[in-house]
Amino acid sequence: MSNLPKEPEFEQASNSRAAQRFTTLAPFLKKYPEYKKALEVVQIPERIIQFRVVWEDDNHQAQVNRGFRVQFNSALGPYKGGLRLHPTVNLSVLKFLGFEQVFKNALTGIPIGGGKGGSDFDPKGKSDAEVRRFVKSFATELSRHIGADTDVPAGDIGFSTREGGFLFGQYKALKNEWVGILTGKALDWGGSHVRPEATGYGTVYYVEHMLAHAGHADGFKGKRVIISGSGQVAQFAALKVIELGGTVLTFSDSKGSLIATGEAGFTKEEIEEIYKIKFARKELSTLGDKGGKYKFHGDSARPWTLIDKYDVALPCATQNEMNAQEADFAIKAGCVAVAEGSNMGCDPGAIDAFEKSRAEKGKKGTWYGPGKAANSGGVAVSGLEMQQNKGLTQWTPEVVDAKLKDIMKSAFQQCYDAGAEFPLSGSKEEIPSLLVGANIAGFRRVANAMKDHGDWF
Ligand SMILES: NC(=O)C1=CN([C@@H]2O[C@H](COP(=O)(O)OP(=O)(O)OC[C@H]3O[C@@H](n4cnc5c(N)ncnc54)[C@H](O)[C@@H]3O)[C@@H](O)[C@H]2O)C=CC1
Ligand SMILES: O=C(O)CCC(=O)C(=O)O
Repeated sequence: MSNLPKEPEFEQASNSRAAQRFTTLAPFLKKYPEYKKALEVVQIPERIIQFRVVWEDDNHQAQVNRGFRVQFNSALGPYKGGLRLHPTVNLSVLKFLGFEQVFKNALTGIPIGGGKGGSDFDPKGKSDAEVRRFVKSFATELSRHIGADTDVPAGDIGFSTREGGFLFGQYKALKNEWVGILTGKALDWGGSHVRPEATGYGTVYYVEHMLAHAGHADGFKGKRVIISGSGQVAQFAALKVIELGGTVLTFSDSKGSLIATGEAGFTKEEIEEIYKIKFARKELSTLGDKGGKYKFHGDSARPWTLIDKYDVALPCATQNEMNAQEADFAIKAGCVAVAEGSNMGCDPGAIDAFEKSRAEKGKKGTWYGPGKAANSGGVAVSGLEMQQNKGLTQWTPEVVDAKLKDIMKSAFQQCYDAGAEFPLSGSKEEIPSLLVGANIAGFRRVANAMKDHGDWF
């Protein structure tokens, strides 16, 4: 019996207590039982920093929030992972995100460890000045714990280049040094080309490999694609889908889903409008229905069951945004591939439904691409940004995009190959599960480095 407080999101990600879900690493641990000790050790973060953030609102009143940084694992390199600003942020959420980040970062092949941080501060409805004052106060404490070779944060929900600028400026003022302590910086002050695009683009590149293995050599051409979310990841995934010949039929936010009523789907220009709305911290519904071209489904409706026939589903908003019923609907709608742009976008019931469909129907089942591999393009380009900062250089967009494509290909191949070593139980064909593969490939690399460092024996 554990004496720890309940941490539902972290328990879901680590499977530490939900023994019945402890399935993905089980065949690997059966073959290599010595790694059981590594699994026990790796589940405990190396360090958790928790702090108070006091800031002044526009009415000159003091406001207070909680700030966090979970420095989960530094076996492969400095802690690396985003900062989330959202009222739902708590230690369980950040531990789950940090845990996933450790293995995701391992799959990129770049020497970076894993961490995550943020605050329960809600940027919605705040003025620019309030956000600036909050971030500067947050950065004042965080600056003691980060550094270019120690811990390098980036953005996540509610934290973009704009917020990063305030954090970077405060760090620079306090430490009197200009170093790469943050990624996702603007191009003029040390950022990398393709970093804002990288998570969305990378997810789509990953899905191209899934589609090719599922027998769709034409990739996204003519594919109907459902996307949730309307932030950075969703927008750039959508733009890449359109560029590759697919049609984007939906976006969403916490208030509901916006559906394109015609066959043409959203255009690039309309995605630009969505960018402006979200940058102004407004809701998606303010886009309007464009004379009947769109229909907004309110009451927090999610997009997965609002369209009868589609080929690809990309959860790009937040965790647990697709459940078993929605997954069954997607399978019946003919969905070939589901890939998580968001972290832990599918809940355990949804994953079971997809994996079962693969085990039963083989190649023709619905392929599931786990976030720790499918959305690893963002942190991968962050790693490339760190490399550019160290070399005082900036590569062209073409160079960065080519590297991103290679990294996503390698991430897919690692998942496929490790999955093939331990095929889905009950499958007629030898079907590699990308989830099993991602977990094994990421875990093995981190565990081996930890063993070298004497962290387990
Ligand atoms: N930004 C990055 O480079 C990376 C982000 N991710 C993940 O992608 C997801 C989206 O992140 P970003 O696009 O960067 O953030 P963002 O802040 O730009 O966008 C988040 C979107 O999710 C929506 N959203 C938030 N809570 C929601 C809810 N409960 N229901 C429906 N929609 C909701 C928001 O309205 C917004 O459209 C997150 O899960 C994040 O952890 C993963 C890898 C890297
Ligand atoms: O770019 C980074 O460092 C982190 C991106 C991130 O937060 C994620 O992969 O979930």
